[in-house]
Amino acid sequence: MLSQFTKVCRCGIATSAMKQINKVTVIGGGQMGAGIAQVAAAAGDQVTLVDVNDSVLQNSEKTILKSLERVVKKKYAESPEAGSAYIEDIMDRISTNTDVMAASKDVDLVIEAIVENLGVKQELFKKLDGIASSNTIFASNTSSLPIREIAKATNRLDRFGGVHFFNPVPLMKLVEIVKAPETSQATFDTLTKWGKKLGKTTVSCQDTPGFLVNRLLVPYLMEAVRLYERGHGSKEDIDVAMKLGASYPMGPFELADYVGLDTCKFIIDGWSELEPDNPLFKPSPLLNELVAEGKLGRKSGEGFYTYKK
Ligand SMILES: CC(=O)CC(=O)SCCNC(=O)CCNC(=O)[C@H](O)C(C)(C)COP(=O)(O)OP(=O)(O)OC[C@H]1O[C@@H](n2cnc3c(N)ncnc32)[C@H](O)[C@@H]1OP(=O)(O)O
Ligand SMILES: NC(=O)C1=CN([C@@H]2O[C@H](COP(=O)(O)OP(=O)(O)OC[C@H]3O[C@@H](n4cnc5c(N)ncnc54)[C@H](O)[C@@H]3O)[C@@H](O)[C@H]2O)C=CC1
Repeated sequence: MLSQFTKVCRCGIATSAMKQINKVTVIGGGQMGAGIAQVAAAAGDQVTLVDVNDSVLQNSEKTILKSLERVVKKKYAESPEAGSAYIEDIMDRISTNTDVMAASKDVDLVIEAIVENLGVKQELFKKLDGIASSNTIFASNTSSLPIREIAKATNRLDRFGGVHFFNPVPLMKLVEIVKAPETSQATFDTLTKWGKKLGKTTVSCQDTPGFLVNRLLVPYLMEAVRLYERGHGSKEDIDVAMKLGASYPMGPFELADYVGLDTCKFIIDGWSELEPDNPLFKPSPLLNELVAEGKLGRKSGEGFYTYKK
């Protein structure tokens, strides 16, 4: 646990050196939270996955199991028994809970992957700050919100950072580690070390909109939607063009559906509020319409395209 790494400086205030993360609470059992829980447990961490109700968590467990079965099919092609043991071992390290307070009391790290809404994230962390151990590091997986703004809801700005995973978490090799102005070097180093322990390559980011990847990726996705809205190409052709002409694994409409159209809308709406005159951040009427109709992409069964449930 963290406490063994805590030093006391001459003034008597506990300061932190780099710590080892072994016990993690992941809040939000959606696409990202389930993936983060999976890779943390696969790296040996004890993980509690939290969501608002049990049916969501049952779904998260099914998603994790399905993903592990895909991993095992390759990794243990020659030895199905070892594959089953591998899955069992990882699943044993994951528990679920709908009580966020009970699940966050005594852990090394609480990482949040709930809805991309500043107020909701602040409310969550404000509550958690009151009950979590002072040694617990808080992190957000936000795609687009300033880490500092989320952290401001707490009294632990030094022990708060961004850890931004990519979808699908088990396959994507990158994690962005975000150092907000008050994030301590020890917190940043601890989070970086944790990202590496999970088998990811980490890059260091400042607390700027979209960090590195999304600052480039989201304007590209939105530009594809605008191209389509202007009638300058069908979405199918734009997707094929980017896959075959630029070697992207998915076209922009496939990728927006994969990320979630609600998340894309939250991101672009937030940025356009910050910089209303920036043409890259202009909201899209078509995206707004799809989200209003509940067409959120793959996760809801329909977005730009329709998916079999
Ligand atoms: C919004 C944000 O804040 C940030 C973001 O995340 S932006 C989004 C970033 N993500 C991307 O850009 C993803 C782009 N897409 C891709 O890289 C690929 O399409 C993909 C990796 C998702 C799927 O790959 P694919 O070749 O199209 O599909 P598929 O054949 O199903 O899968 C390829 C392999 O990965 C495995 N796989 C796919 N999804 C998996 C999962 N969730 N878990 C485990 N394994 C998985 C499959 O089993 C398959 O393995 P084999 O090759 O051994 O059969
Ligand atoms: N979808 C993507 O490609 C990526 C998303 N992100 C970020 O990760 C976060 C989550 O995104 P997704 O997993 O895609 O969303 P999702 O919609 O799949 O899952 C969000 C989950 O959070 C739960 N939730 C909402 N409020 C909650 C609360 N107060 N307490 C507990 N659970 C709560 C919901 O029930 C839902 O299960 C967002 O901040 C998003 O911007 C980051 C990287 C990639």
